[in-house]
Amino acid sequence: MKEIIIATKNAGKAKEFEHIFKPYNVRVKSLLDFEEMDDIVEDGKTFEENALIKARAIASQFNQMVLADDSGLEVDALDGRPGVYSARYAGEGRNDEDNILKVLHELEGVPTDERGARFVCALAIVTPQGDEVVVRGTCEGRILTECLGTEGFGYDPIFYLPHLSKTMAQLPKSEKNVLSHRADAFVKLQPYLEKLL
Ligand SMILES: O=P(O)(O)OP(=O)(O)OP(=O)(O)OC[C@H]1O[C@@H](n2cnc3c(O)ncnc32)[C@H](O)[C@@H]1O
Ligand SMILES: [Mg+2]
Repeated sequence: MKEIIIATKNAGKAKEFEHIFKPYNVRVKSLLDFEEMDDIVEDGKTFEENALIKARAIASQFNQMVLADDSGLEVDALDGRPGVYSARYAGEGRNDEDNILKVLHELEGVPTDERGARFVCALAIVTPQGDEVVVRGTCEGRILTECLGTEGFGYDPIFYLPHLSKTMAQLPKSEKNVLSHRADAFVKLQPYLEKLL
């Protein structure tokens, strides 16, 4: 069976990719399956740059196809922040809850119709032969004033999908995985993936 390594230490992402790859006959591993992987410095200016940095770093250590995901939240009223800094918005070593509280604090007093936001996901594939592909997916929504729901991870509890009247954290993973930024990016990756697998 073919194997793909997802260059992530994020358990939420790893789980979503396991689900997304179900229709493929591929064994999916993440960096959580390997002990003591060094942290990769994500110093790109865009999601695409960071996804490629992560995919190349891991591809150089394993002789296997690698997929990396760099994602985050862009809030219109915050000029697109936290953007590529989404994982460390409240500071290095802080958690999802701290990041959420910082966004909510910065949006205090901002009316509903000005709370537009989107999730962005760049997916990069790097193969041992040196093939590289990178694509971007997005998902539009709005930032609530408090958390709702317990599914998903990261900023999901404050990310509201007006057409569903639910937050991303109120969706079962089967639903999130067809409409999320990650799902949108994955659809764009599929033609390449089918050639490479
Ligand atoms: O770099 P890796 O090891 O993949 O893991 P990470 O958590 O650091 O991932 P990123 O650098 O891509 O940062 C992504 C940030 O955006 C958040 N995020 C990404 N996808 C999300 C999703 O589907 N729902 C909610 N938040 C998400 C996530 O919680 C992080 O704070
Ligand atoms: Mg990261």
